[in-house]
Amino acid sequence: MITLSNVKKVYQSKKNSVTAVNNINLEIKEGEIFGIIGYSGAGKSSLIRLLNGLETPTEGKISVAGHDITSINGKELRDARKEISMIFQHFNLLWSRTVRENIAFPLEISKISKIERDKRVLELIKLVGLEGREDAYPSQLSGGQKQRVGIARALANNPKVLLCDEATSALDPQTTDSILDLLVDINERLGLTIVLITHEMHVIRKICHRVAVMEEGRFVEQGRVLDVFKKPQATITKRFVQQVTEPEETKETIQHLLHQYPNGRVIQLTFVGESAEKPLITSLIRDFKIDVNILQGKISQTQNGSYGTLFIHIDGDMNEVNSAVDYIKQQQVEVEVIENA
Ligand SMILES: Nc1ncnc2c1ncn2[C@@H]1O[C@H](COP(=O)(O)OP(=O)(O)OP(=O)(O)O)[C@@H](O)[C@H]1O
Repeated sequence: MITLSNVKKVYQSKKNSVTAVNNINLEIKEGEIFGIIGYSGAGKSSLIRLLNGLETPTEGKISVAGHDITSINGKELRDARKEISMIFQHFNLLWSRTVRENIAFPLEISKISKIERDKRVLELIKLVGLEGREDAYPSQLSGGQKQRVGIARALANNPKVLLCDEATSALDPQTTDSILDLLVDINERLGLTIVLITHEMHVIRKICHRVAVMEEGRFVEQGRVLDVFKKPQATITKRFVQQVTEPEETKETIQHLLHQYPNGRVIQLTFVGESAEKPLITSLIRDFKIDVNILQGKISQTQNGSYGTLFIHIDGDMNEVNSAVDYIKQQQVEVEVIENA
């Protein structure tokens, strides 16, 4: 659905040049939700603007929904853009138009008849859950409702690709989750391909199938979300993964717990995919003569399966403790002994 080959974007000014996107290769399949994460200045906005032809690459080729974005212009590019829609952090709504009129706007531009327009607008209002708010103005809506209008408007012309530019960054956590749920719903119902850029790993964890991590214009890592969570390679990726798995205070808490449990072993278990659902702790207690205390843990859900960490304290005869650790290691669970007593 989307292919980028050796794409580079250099902004040239009289004084200097900035390479915002540097040799990016990417393939996104139809129906995928693909996330690009990076800190401010990594080049994410430049990359997403290249995807809908708002910027032209300095080098390389870009194909989106069967259109060679790099070689078309004029009417051909305008037609291609109907299939590549976008939603924004600050919604970009027309403030003097009602919800209904905002959603109808792209249909008017496409010269769709009034009867057809009204029918389509109704469908879209239902799809994004804005029934009853048709005649409200953007200023009368909450942030989440504004983004729902943005999404409905973006879907008006039945696009094949939806680009999301920090679409939830201006929203509170609960509203963020409801918008992310809506995007998954749309992806599943319409088979829409979604590309999103964000600086929040929570967004990636919750809805993306695959992710690319961007730093200084390059992709430093890409893969299935669960695989990236399991074994983040680059330092920046490890930092992003920690945003959602290990709260800042975890390490402090564990240090504190080590003092509280001077005997036995404190162990960090990392569960991925199916292993997260297995009743490991039950087996440990049942099959070994040991005491098991659960100290702290968190299991999160990604689109490819669950992921989590659990800190446990095992105490008892050291031979038995060691056998238990060996047993855990055979269970497709990553094991790290935090401290030997
Ligand atoms: N139109 C432009 N002209 C010159 N330099 C630009 C332009 N747009 C972006 N840049 C530069 O390109 C680099 C990447 O910026 P970009 O906005 O793509 O990153 P980003 O990851 O989206 O960050 P942010 O989330 O802060 O927008 C930055 O150094 C930025 O200053």
